[in-house]
Amino acid sequence: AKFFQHPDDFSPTVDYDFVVAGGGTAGLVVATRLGENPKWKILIIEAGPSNDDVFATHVPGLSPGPEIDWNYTTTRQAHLNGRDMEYSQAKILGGCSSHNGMIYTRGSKDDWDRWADLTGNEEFRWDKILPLMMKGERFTKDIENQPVEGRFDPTVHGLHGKLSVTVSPLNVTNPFNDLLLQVTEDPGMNDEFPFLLDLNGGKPLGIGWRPATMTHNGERSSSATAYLGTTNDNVHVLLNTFVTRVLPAGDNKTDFRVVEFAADPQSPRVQVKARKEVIVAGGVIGSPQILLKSGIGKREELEAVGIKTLVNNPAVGKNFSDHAMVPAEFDTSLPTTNYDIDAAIAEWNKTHMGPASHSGHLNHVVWVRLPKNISLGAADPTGGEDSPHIELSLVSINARTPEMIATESEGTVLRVSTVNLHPISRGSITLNSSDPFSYPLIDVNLLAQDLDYVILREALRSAQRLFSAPSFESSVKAVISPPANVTSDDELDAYIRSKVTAWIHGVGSLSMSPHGTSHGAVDPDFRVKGTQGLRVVDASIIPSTASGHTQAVVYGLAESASLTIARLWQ
Ligand SMILES: Cc1cc2nc3c(=O)[nH]c(=O)nc-3n(C[C@H](O)[C@H](O)[C@H](O)COP(=O)(O)OP(=O)(O)OC[C@H]3O[C@@H](n4cnc5c(N)ncnc54)[C@H](O)[C@@H]3O)c2cc1C
Repeated sequence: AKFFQHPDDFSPTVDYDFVVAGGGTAGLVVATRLGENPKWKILIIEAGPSNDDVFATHVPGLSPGPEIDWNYTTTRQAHLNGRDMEYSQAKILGGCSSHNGMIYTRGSKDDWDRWADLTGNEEFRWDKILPLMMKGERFTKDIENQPVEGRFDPTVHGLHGKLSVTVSPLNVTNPFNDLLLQVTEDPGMNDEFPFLLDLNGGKPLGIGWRPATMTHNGERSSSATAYLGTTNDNVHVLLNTFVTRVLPAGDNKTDFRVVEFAADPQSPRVQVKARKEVIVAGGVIGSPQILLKSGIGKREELEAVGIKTLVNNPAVGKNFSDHAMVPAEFDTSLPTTNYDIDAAIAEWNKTHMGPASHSGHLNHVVWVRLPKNISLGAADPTGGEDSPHIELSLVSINARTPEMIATESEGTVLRVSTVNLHPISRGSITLNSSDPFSYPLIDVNLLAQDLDYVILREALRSAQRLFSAPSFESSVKAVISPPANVTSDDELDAYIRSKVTAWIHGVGSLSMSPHGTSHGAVDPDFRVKGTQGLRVVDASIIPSTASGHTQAVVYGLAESASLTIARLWQ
């Protein structure tokens, strides 16, 4: 690709066929795939800088910081005693794929089949999307060059695609990892915690090895490194540039083929026209923001902030949802997962090996479906019986901090995120100003529905069952939080309310719905309803959260969208 660092340096010598607003996870997949047609000229406009110069984006063990983040905060949450929370979103080439936790999970067959039903997009059926996800994937040996037998099912992975995916290395020595696998063979535990050979085969239930988007050379693989990095000079990237709006291209007020941008609020606004289409890929916050500021949204709400309505669509910015996460802590005698970060970086610099060369030191993911005897009091929120209600995400083992509730133990602390994978509460992205640079109001609206409490309560109870398994008898001694005396539904609910946060896997703010329906923002072909020349391709179009982490879902839908768009213009 050819890069421009700033709008002042941008002197286009070509007419662009496609302009992609947002060079994130999905945006770079679409731009790369469309750019495979050498006749098409693509321009990507990204608000953040290049990933190349940000060291932490390359090292799996490091977390890039606030300097490459939008650093959003949610509104005060109505059901969380008015508490607000941070809402991270990456502002860098590659988007969240350049800074995320790298876990690669595709969701379940049930999820994709349900999304096909809800959206009217038949390409989302599992049997169609799985081959596309495999096509995009370059599955490799782990960083120790060990064979992956027993940790992966090669039949559901692609070997020749772009995005490198590998599995946690064997030589991660914390004894926790072996104990967790032993649980799957403990008497009485197998129903809830069976061993799962591959987390990405479509039926994600049980304990399996964690896949990560990284190369076997110990480097992060992102849409920037794996996709954009393979493009030719027909793909141009304008960095450090904010898309302020999309605009009608001429007299037709619903033909949005013009993109307006600027470096910052003081700089002049510049426009570029796409010969074929504009593809908005600003992510679950950025994309509805761009549409709303362009006058595409609910008329009353736009007019209230002084924006002229060009397309009245009340669904824009609504239906936003995210996984709800509640932390749990256990008192354990196991060694910590901490390491000397300076020494680890020095080792990574020399060999790309050592503790900084992988993204976590607890090697597995745990997905649980609630037993049938648990009364949900509402319709099952999952897509079907082969999908989990909850994830128990194994975070770390750390030394105790002085503030921790005193117990007799001097042990370490096992931290687990207990997650409701299918919340039914819905929030919104709305505007409180017509200033294109002002942040939107982000209301994730956690715990608006009773069912979301039920699932989180059961998630905490499931974690307690897991760490009471015979295999953990001598190493996990007690719960720290929620404290052992917090057991009734009411007590657990109070704990949940005080601790819950969004897991930052947001979806749905520009939800896809079938042609001719008014409850969605985009049609099954990704076109913004009521417009021409304007599509959205990113996490915002997914109607509901996935049975797992979100990036593989976004890679899959972006591969699918690329084919749809290319076919229409071929
Ligand atoms: C901290 C964190 C950790 C995560 N960990 C994991 C994980 O381990 N596994 C997993 O599967 N998922 C994870 N996720 C979620 C996952 O990474 C995202 O759901 C997914 O990458 C979103 O892709 P996207 O294309 O929708 O948006 P993004 O990747 O966010 O891309 C949007 C891009 O658009 C740009 N943009 C936005 N507005 C504008 C504008 N007006 N002008 C120009 N550019 C703009 C942004 O800067 C960004 O680069 C994590 C997310 C976060 C925040």
